[in-house]
Amino acid sequence: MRDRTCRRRDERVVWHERWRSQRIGFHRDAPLPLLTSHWHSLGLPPDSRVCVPLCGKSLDMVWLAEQSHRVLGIELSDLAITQFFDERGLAPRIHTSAAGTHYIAGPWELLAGDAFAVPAALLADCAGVYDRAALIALPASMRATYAATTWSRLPAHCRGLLVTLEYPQHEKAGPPFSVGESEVQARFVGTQWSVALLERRDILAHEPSFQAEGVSALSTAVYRLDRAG
Ligand SMILES: C[S@@+](CC[C@H](N)C(=O)[O-])C[C@H]1O[C@@H](n2cnc3c(N)ncnc32)[C@H](O)[C@@H]1O
Repeated sequence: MRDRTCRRRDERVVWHERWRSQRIGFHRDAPLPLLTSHWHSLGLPPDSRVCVPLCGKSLDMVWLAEQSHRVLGIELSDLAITQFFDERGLAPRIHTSAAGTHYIAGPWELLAGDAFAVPAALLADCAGVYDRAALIALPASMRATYAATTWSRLPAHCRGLLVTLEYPQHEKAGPPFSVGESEVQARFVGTQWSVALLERRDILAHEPSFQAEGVSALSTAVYRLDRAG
């Protein structure tokens, strides 16, 4: 238990340091095509709230707001959140709670805090969830904790998309980590989520950094997850 707590603390230090030095190669300057092509199949009502765990300053949150959603992002780094609002020319209202510091402007509420510790009450009105580069950002032991905490606290009938990467893990050290379909099933089925693979794409040709590290195969997959009532 102590080892696991220390590991989580170490991981948090690494992410803060990455934001401080702007080593944020995971950040994309456009919404993810797998999001824009599959989101509407979830059939969520326009004004519904969508949880984006480990959100960084992702432009996917801008796209979700453009679809008339309210967005609850959860992110360790205040710096990431400040950059998100600065880049939109917004001055968020700020307050603190036991969960962390809340930054709120327009359709976005971004919580600077630990997603693993987010209380169920804060997630209670989230009808949707979107995970890109969150599950796969975590080492295996933390992925189990993430599924058993953040995802388990989302309410009944919540539904969303989970985007993963798959590659031979021995060819490269994560993050991002390879998470195959059997692991997705193992993490979520049995914790009241049903899982359906929507699409898998070969993306090696578009990822020169993986090629440069000698990775021989790389796919991305998108799953629909539905929480039982
Ligand atoms: C790989 S990045 C992905 C960010 C975003 N999802 C995207 O697609 O650009 C992972 C993010 O998770 C944040 N993070 C890591 N552990 C976290 C935790 N326990 N709670 C909240 N955020 C966390 C990091 O600071 C980092 O911004």
